[in-house]
Amino acid sequence: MLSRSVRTLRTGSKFVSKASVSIPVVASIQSSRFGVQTSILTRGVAQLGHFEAPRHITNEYTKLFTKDDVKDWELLKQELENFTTNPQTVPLVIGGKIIDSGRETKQIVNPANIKQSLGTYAQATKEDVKAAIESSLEAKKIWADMPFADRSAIFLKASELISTKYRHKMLAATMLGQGKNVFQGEIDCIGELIDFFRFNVKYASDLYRSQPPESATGVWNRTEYRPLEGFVYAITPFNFTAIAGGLVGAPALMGNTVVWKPSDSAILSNYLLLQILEEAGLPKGVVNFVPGNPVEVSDVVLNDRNFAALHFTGSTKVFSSIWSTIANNVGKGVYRDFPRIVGETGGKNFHLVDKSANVENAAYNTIRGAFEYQGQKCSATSRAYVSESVWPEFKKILTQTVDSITPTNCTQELQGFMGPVIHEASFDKVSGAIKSIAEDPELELLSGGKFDKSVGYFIKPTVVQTKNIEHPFMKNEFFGPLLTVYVYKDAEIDNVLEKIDTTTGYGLTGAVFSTDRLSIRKYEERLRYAAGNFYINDKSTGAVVGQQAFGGSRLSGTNDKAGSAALVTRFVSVRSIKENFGELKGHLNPSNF
Ligand SMILES: NC(=O)c1ccc[n+]([C@@H]2O[C@H](COP(=O)([O-])OP(=O)(O)OC[C@H]3O[C@@H](n4cnc5c(N)ncnc54)[C@H](O)[C@@H]3O)[C@@H](O)[C@H]2O)c1
Ligand SMILES: N[C@@H](CCC=O)C(=O)O
Repeated sequence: MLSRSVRTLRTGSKFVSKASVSIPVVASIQSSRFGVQTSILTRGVAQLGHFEAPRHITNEYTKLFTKDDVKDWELLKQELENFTTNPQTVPLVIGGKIIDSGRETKQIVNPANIKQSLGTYAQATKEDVKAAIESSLEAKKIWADMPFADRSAIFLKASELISTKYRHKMLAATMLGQGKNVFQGEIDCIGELIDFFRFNVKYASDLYRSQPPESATGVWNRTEYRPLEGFVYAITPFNFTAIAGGLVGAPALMGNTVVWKPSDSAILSNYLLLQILEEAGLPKGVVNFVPGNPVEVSDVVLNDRNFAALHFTGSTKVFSSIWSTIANNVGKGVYRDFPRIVGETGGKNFHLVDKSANVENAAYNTIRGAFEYQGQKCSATSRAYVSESVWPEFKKILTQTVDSITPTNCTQELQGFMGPVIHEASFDKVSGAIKSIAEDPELELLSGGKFDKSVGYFIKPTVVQTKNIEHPFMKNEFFGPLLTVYVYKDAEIDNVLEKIDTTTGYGLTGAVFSTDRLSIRKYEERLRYAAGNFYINDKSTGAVVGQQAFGGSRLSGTNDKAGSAALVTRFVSVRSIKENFGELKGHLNPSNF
């Protein structure tokens, strides 16, 4: 009976396409009670088809910027020039309203050239944050009721805009504001950002299609994927424009509205991203942009009854402190719901290179894993365990190559391999660790060790060897271009596996390099919980949306896997609906004869 067409007539109710059911809906007629803001929907929302995500969703291509890509280099140079000659005034954006005066401002700094100001950005006051929450709640009234196809179309349109019209501008903003080279920019603010937007549409579409497998005769069971009640708070890191897009975009796609506190060190690209989303049709108030003092902004948000979820990426320390504030507030009955907490945090990611490894492959992957992105990837390789049998050859490639790398301003020396670290605090942390090497008898500097912040926050890629497998350098995240190596005796491999697993509290990424299948099997088993992303004969970095869902457990976060179907489920609250077409004629059951 359920294969028959169904005609629904619902007067006075909102029709919300939060879930597509597998039964063809011939007609849905309804009126709605939306207020002024929702006037576009006052004639009701018909569901006249079962819309699937476009079939062609696949990874965005990467422009390689080879020396033959003359036109792309030209366009990029123009955009870099535009930003450097036209300092930006980045406002707060609350309910679609631009607030760019009467607020304290801060400078947007180019980490490769700290005397160059790229503009200023406004700092939200507590009142602004309250207004952002109110706007989110107001916008939710239309956004949550907007059909999935329309919400999706906005993110697909934004993807297209980033891929074409804004590609070079987005690259320039990310390179200047976050110290990246063009290739790092392509992977981040173009490829991964677009992939998050497009693949989330596919994942959401698949989720909505997921309906109860059974309905008893005369009954229709349905599953509705409701947005969370209240608003979502997105706190985003500096190091990936894509991550900011994912943290804001995933909850919004699922019908939630968002208060977004961007990182102070990614303002240029993050504001451009918001502008692109608006151009793509994002209604006012769906995302409210409130840069500001993180503690003050969070204090207002986390004490609001309507706070429904945290979507965070950043350091373990900050995440832990926010978690404990939320837990405390749950205890005090501050919230309507138990807030969802989704957070991806730090890593201390390993490479294991065994005696059977292809040494050249292992060494070059280690260099890329440790020093691309200036080591400022949560997945960056920062500890390596290398067999004594292959160490001489491995060390030669590693040190000779690393010696040849000089970090540079990649917005001027456009072909540069490495840029600066992000800010003075990061520079001081990493350079402080490097300074300590000379006084530590358990450490030996093999390469690099130089740093200079007179022009930009430049740190030479640095390799240090330790004799202590549990040295703090094998344990703590520095989030910079610093790799520590421990050389092990082949007979010691079981102990090495044990130490890889237990030395640090993190569990984000790791890689093993071996050509021996039995050994690979053993590593995979023994290191099951040491990494949420485990690589075999590949570097510990570079997960691709739709290919390797990303995230780790232990101190590395909630492992909800950005870039996967699992993530979107965290921003919905499922409602089960049972409709009975039968009618009772009495209260007795057959056994009551
Ligand atoms: N696991 C992942 O997927 C992933 C990805 C990228 C970065 N990271 C991690 O992020 C860190 C680097 O990024 P970062 O320097 O931007 O991290 P961070 O923790 O310093 O800052 C992250 C965000 O939190 C905000 N913040 C800082 N203190 C706060 C507080 N007390 N309350 C509320 N918000 C606060 C910041 O302003 C920023 O927006 C590294 O630890 C890295 O491993 C993890
Ligand atoms: N997803 C990226 C990490 C981004 C975090 O900083 C990778 O796998 O390298």
